[in-house]
Amino acid sequence: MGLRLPLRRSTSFTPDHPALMEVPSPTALKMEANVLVMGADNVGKSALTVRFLTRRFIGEYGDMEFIYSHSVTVDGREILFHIWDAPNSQEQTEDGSSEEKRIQWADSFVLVYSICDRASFNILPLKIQFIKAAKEGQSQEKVPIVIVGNKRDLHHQRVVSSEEGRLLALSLDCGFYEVSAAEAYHGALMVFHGLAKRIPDTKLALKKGTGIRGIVKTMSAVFTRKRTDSL
Ligand SMILES: Nc1nc2c(ncn2[C@@H]2O[C@H](COP(=O)(O)OP(=O)(O)OP(=O)(O)O)[C@@H](O)[C@H]2O)c(=O)[nH]1
Repeated sequence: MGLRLPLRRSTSFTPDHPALMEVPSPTALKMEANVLVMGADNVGKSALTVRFLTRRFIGEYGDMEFIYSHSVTVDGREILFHIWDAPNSQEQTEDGSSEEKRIQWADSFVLVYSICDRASFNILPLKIQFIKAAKEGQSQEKVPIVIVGNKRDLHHQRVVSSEEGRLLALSLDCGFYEVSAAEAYHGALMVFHGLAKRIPDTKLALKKGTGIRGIVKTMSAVFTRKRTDSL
């Protein structure tokens, strides 16, 4: 079975949310990139994603899986991110997606760990090697990846130092940020801006924006094509 668009929806984050209404004008030309947010369970992947999209932190996110679309303007480029906040799973899930297929879908990656959870940090090198092996075979360009140490507000429970995070990122040629999705919007913004800066123009698809319907159609097209390819 191929890759399918996640269908589950949160009542808290319907497309009516003002932040999700920031969509391209009907005629604007947009660059687009697919971002996969990965990491161990409970590290704050949804909190970070939702913070970036809505500026809000709601505490509990449930067992939800979405692809969100959101524009950022960085260095004069307006990029429409399609952000997949994915569960930590090697297995194929009931909606037919596996981590490998999600990696194929993505152009760029946000790898999240919790500064209070050593195991969530330790799994990152292997995950990043896996991503690089999968993506760098396709092109000689560097894969845009940022590593994020989340839950910075819980400093009394810290078990991974900032230095360790920074060194890991340096050794794997990734960006690095330490943030608290719970405490501030700024950190989440920096993460996605930092990622945008690492994406070369050649990795961005130039698409004609047609509002939220167009985005959904575009994503459906991607998934339909992948599904067909994998049959
Ligand atoms: N103190 C603190 N708690 C956080 C922070 N970010 C997330 N949390 C909490 O950590 C828990 C997990 O957050 P989620 O965003 O659901 O984490 P996730 O990685 O998406 O979790 P999975 O659904 O298991 O993949 C929730 O109780 C959040 O409220 C943070 O920066 N600081």
